[in-house]
Amino acid sequence: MPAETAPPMTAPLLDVQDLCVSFPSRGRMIPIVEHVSFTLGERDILGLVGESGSGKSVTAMALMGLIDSPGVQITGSALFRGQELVGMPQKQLRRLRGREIAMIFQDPMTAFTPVYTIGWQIDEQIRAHERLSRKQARARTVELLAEMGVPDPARTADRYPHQLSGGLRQRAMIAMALSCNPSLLIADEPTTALDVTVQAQILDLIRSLRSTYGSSVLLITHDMGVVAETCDTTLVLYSGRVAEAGPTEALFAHPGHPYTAALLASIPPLDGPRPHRLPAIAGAPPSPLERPAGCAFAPRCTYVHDTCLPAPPPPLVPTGYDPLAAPQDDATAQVSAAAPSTQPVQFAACVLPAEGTPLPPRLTYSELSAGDEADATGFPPSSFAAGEPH
Ligand SMILES: Nc1ncnc2c1ncn2[C@@H]1O[C@H](COP(=O)(O)OP(=O)(O)OP(=O)(O)O)[C@@H](O)[C@H]1O
Repeated sequence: MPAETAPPMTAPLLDVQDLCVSFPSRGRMIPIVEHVSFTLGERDILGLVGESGSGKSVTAMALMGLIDSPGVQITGSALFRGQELVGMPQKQLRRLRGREIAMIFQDPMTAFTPVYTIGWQIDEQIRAHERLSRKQARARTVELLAEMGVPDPARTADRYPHQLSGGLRQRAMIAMALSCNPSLLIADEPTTALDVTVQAQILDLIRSLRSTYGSSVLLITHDMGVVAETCDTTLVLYSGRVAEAGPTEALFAHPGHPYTAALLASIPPLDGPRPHRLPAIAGAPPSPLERPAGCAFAPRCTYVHDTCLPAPPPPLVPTGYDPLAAPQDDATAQVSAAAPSTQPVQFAACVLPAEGTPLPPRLTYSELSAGDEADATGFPPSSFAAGEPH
């Protein structure tokens, strides 16, 4: 069901400000996600990228109201089309989920029940939100599967989840998520378990959703390559905090945070000779229990200096950056005529020194306030220590 061309919007679809999520542990609250802010425009694809444990899924689950751990504390604001999601009663959230906001996961088996055919499950999802007969719902299911590129959709609908390949199951899950035409699709590592060819097909499919369904996508991934191919805007999370955010093209061309630069350095080059070893970031992120007061990346950072330590630096949000003017694909160009920014983005803090500029003096490990998990022998000679390609 292709979406009609929507009128230009003046407000973002999702406006997240100062989102914090803490879990209780041993008598105190442990901050897992701290002061995360971002906006997602209509038909925009935003990549939430970061290492394992950086808080990507907790951020998404908090937005969806799906964290049911006892004692969890969620503060801040998340306005979805003007409706506050933080603190919204579950009954109201349930109504939004599946109708306006849908989520897909790395493992489609978590979305499907193994004992029913995928067609039956998608039919039921459609019928939960629309007054349709079984026959009408099945016709819609088959149409959706076909739109998701599932071959022989009528027959595939009669199959059980375990009878489909991983790629087909992923397509079926996306079909189920889109069955109610959600405005926002949250995709949590949707391609991690797939081989590269199928991964590319699923990313193509996700990219096409905004033109065919008018959906915006919050794409969670640890893979900068996936972000580069798919997302208009990128938000880099490190240890539960925003390290850097901005239009993908500008952020890749001019990373402002040493962590972003290090992540980019670890992507294998697309052309030219492949290096024997790719740079890897030495050390590990701090445990949420021992997060330093200052920049959490400081113990692993080549450019660390004294101003990084006393308090967290402000997240790198580009000044003057308008998320609604993010570059979009051809189909949405008619909605937003904004041209992609080719200008380097100016960040508020922690800008990598320009080429040729002397680096600030680097501190030794013993001068840092935390970093138990970093190399105890001292700060590594270079935080981009050599590692095996991955
Ligand atoms: N219910 C919970 N109670 C306590 N801690 C939790 C809970 N859920 C997640 N965490 C912690 O929050 C941190 C971030 O987890 P999260 O799943 O968001 O990471 P992630 O960035 O999505 O990583 P991955 O890519 O591995 O999924 C982890 O340290 C995790 O142990």
